[in-house]
Amino acid sequence: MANLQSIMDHAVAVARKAGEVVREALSDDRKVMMKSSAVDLVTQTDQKVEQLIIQSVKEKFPSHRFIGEESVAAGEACVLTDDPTWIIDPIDGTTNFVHAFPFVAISIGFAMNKQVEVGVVYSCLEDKMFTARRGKGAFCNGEPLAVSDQTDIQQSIISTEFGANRDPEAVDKIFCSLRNILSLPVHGVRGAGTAAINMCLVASGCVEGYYEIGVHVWDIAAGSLVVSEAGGVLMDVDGGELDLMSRRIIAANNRSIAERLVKEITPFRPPRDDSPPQKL
Ligand SMILES: O=P(O)(O)O[C@H]1[C@H](O)[C@@H](O)[C@H](O)[C@@H](O)[C@@H]1O
Ligand SMILES: [Mg+2]
Ligand SMILES: [Mg+2]
Repeated sequence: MANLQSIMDHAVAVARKAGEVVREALSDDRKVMMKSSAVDLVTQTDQKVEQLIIQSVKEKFPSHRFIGEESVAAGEACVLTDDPTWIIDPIDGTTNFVHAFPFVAISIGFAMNKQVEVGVVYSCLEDKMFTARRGKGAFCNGEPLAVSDQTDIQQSIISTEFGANRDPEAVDKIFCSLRNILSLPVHGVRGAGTAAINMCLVASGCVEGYYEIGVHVWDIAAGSLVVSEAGGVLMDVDGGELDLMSRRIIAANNRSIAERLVKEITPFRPPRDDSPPQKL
């Protein structure tokens, strides 16, 4: 049986170390490479930070498994089993990092029996360490977090992202949802450029709801626990149960805001994270 406190301590320590690497790299030349498309970016720092985290976890927890964004990009399987699994996004907000736009996170989730038990999101340029353990609350730099108590979507801020999908049909649906939500009207629509930080903003009570279609399990694993432990709710964009592998999420302060978002979102289904790789 894994000791969840030692896992949390290790995740926090390694996230802090990773944050130092990211901050130092901001003053260097950042060589940008492309992954699935011209707007899906990766840098050597993403790869270096993922290796740093995986190596450090392997030394302490040799039997644990990993799902890491850059390892999956390099061809590793993206499968969530019942085994203890670390779900890592070494830099959430790579586009922000490339442009020195100041919201960049290291996101580390730890799951057992397919349930996230520990979530750590380190917003490393703000030096904010968000932590959550199932059943034990959510914190930022040690201070307890609580979602907003707003139930009226017209009095709310909603955050979302456009993601890296430029397929015209998907873009039309993304804009249709955005138009519906803006016109409710809501007080505002925001986007930090990182799914993990958007979710921590919900957990912190300054954003009522966040939704996105196109995210990956490493973007949302840690943040989802931070939101639920701060009192928020998680669901699929069609109102069903959140499926971490489905690449669709609503994270909101309460059910009434989440369900209102469901009514306004035009859903679509990107290929699942755990779908077999496409043959060319
Ligand atoms: O920066 P990465 O880790 O690639 O994650 C981003 C994701 O790729 C985008 O699709 C989302 O819109 C962002 O919110 C993610 O954080
Ligand atoms: Mg990410
Ligand atoms: Mg990333």
